[in-house]
Amino acid sequence: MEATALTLSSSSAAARRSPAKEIAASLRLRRFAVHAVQLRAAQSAALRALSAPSPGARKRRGSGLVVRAEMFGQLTTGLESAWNKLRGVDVLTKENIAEPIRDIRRALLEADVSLPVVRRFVSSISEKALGADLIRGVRPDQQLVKIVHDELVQLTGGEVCDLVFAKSGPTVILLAGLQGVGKTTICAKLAFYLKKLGKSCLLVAADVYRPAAIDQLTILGEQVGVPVYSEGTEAKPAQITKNALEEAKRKNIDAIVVDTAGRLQIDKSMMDELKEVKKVVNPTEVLLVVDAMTGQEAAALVTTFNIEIGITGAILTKLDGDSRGGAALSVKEVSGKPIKFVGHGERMEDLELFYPDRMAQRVLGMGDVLSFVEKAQEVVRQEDAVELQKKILSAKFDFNDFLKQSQNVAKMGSMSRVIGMIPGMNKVTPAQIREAEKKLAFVESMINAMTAEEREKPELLAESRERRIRVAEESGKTEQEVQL
Ligand SMILES: Nc1nc2c(ncn2[C@@H]2O[C@H](COP(=O)(O)OP(=O)(O)OP(=O)(O)O)[C@@H](O)[C@H]2O)c(=O)[nH]1
Repeated sequence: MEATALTLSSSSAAARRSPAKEIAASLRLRRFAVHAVQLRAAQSAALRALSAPSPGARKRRGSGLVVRAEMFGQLTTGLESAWNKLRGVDVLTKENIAEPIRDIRRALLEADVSLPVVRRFVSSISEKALGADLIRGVRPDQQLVKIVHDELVQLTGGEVCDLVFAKSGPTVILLAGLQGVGKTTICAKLAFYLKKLGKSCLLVAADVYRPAAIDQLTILGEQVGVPVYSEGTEAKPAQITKNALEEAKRKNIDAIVVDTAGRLQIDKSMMDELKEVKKVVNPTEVLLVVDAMTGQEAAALVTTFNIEIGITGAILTKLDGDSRGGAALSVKEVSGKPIKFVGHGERMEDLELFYPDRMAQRVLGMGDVLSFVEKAQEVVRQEDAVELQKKILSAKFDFNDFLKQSQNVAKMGSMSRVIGMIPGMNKVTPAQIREAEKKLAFVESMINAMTAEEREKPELLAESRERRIRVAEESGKTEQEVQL
């Protein structure tokens, strides 16, 4: 934004009196108006970008390989066809949302989201799309994107759900799950995660049926630099875990992570064994490890385990594979239990907390543009924009309008953040942004020192030296800086 000293006259009335300096001052205020319009145009460009296909989506269409590699890729593409059907539509109506809603429904079912979840989801977004709480100033297709985004976040639990730690003594994290879902790998990944939090940890080899599982845990433990407690294959899992907990207490270890045996499918002996371990060590967390590739089946498993043994959450593994997203979207809604972590690769660092909002953004493929729209929605009112445009065109843009516009922009965050969110504005240097912020604050402080009348009629300051001196004094500036 270009620098200027305070510009105190704008109207055609000022121009009619026609001293050369008043005309110059009028031109400077117009320049502010132009800046406001340019900023508005940049906002609109970002809003338009919302419904343009994301680079990721373009890539997906161009390459079958990328489709397979990118989680949620198919779902994202399916949803895009819903937004595209609303292009050129002025308002969302029962009639014009019917087809996009069908697309959304189909995309979710193809992603293997469970049918009752899809039904509830679709009914909720239809209701919201037609509801009164739509925010004006954003196009109908963009409104639908926002509604779907918010609903996805809701569906997957709303908030990130971190590990809970015991108030005293070692935290016990008991892992359960079917065979081959990635339990042993998750044990080591959790140990790695805990280490990063600065917590000491002990891994417990309680899968006594598969000797290779103990070896695997020992190797992974070495890899992450965490000790492994094992009693071989002869002892009972509940006894091993109890002894491991005693050892952790003796050594002041913060947490133990217990690897248990999996089965090909749910069976009574597995459940009994888990119940026994649970009874003996009273774990802080009982986490069910599920394979994301099993889609909605994962959600059903979480429900069953929760009913049978009582769990605190789920860990989804193999999200780097050809998962279609059904598990991630169904688990919380079906079972009532949150997804706490997701595993997305075989390396120890491929484990992260599950963030519903990040996942929703990833599904929609909209990234920062979506957050920009959210911010813009908060502050930009369509009527204000039209009103502003009219004022500028009729040369009645006064200091109140200027202040309102700059405050609207300020509500969206620091100028560097706002500029960073606008596509194509990345060439503005931090020094230029700092300079613009300084100059804006400079002008605002002078406007704040004006009376309501002076703000509306800048020519009053043009006519009166006393007024200029007062504004200069009250805003801590010199008369020179306030000069016309
Ligand atoms: N691509 C990918 N592979 C994974 C992930 N997590 C685990 N694996 C792999 O899945 C396979 C099975 O993992 P394990 O940790 O042995 O599974 P488990 O549940 O302990 O298996 P059982 O001990 O037989 O019950 C291994 O080859 C892991 O490397 C993941 O997030 N992504």
